[in-house]
Amino acid sequence: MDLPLPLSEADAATSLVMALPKGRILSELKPVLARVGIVPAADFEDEDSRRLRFETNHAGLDVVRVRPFDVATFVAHGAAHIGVCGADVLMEYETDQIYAPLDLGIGRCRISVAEQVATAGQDDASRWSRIAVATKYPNIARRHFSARGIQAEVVHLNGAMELAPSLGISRVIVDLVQTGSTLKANGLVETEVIAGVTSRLIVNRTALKTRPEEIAGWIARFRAALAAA
Ligand SMILES: Nc1ncnc2c1ncn2[C@@H]1O[C@H](COP(=O)(O)OP(=O)(O)OP(=O)(O)O)[C@@H](O)[C@H]1O
Ligand SMILES: O=P(O)(O)OC[C@H]1O[C@H](OP(=O)(O)OP(=O)(O)O)[C@H](O)[C@@H]1O
Repeated sequence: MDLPLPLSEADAATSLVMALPKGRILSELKPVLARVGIVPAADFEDEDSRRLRFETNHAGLDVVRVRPFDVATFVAHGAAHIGVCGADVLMEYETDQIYAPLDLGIGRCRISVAEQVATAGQDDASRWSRIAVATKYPNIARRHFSARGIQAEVVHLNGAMELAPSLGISRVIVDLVQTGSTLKANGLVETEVIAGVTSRLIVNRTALKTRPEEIAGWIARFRAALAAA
């Protein structure tokens, strides 16, 4: 596919910045980027490289490699014009500055509630008025329980929340589940699915207005790459 990427003279002065998440999404994203025709500078592949911003084979496009949650922050602030992040991050971040036009169908998992096998089903969850929840997703957890009339007392962890119930700091966790093996290995069971998760192409809303042709060009390229897959 060879869709045109119109670049006005004014736009050509500054490169468009695309924020990409380090970690597991990036490994699934690489074949998509290849189909889209984006080839970052060689040291982008080098895990030991300390560089964070890389030119690409397109003169008007640079990529930055950041933590998954920070993709949303960079794009919401307009520091990056376009990016890729999980729907979990968008649900947690809650901003109207980000437009998410395309589901890339990668990074597929779900965000769920889980608790210890030993306590699951022991009491009637519909009668809870408060619940201690360990999670990296405080907003998602509060919204989910609040919709059921339950106040979530959130213990904010950045990882290893599967430890929290057995160590006594929460009754339940809210976390991502894919195969379920992490839950199983830690004596937990999934009790509710909050939402399905895939990775999305995201765009800063202001950039959509100020650089419409370039942004639309990249969205069209990603869309065509997905259709051809
Ligand atoms: N088990 C999983 N299966 C599929 N996708 C996942 C899974 N876990 C996470 N993801 C997706 O990948 C994204 C990034 O997860 P990853 O584990 O690479 O980063 P992280 O370790 O959570 O980030 P950080 O380095 O900031 O702690 C998540 O936001 C989600 O969309
Ligand atoms: O259902 P599973 O296939 O076991 O996947 C779920 C695990 O994947 C994610 O962790 P990740 O591997 O990203 O580690 P981290 O949260 O410590 O970064 C998530 O936080 C779970 O722990």
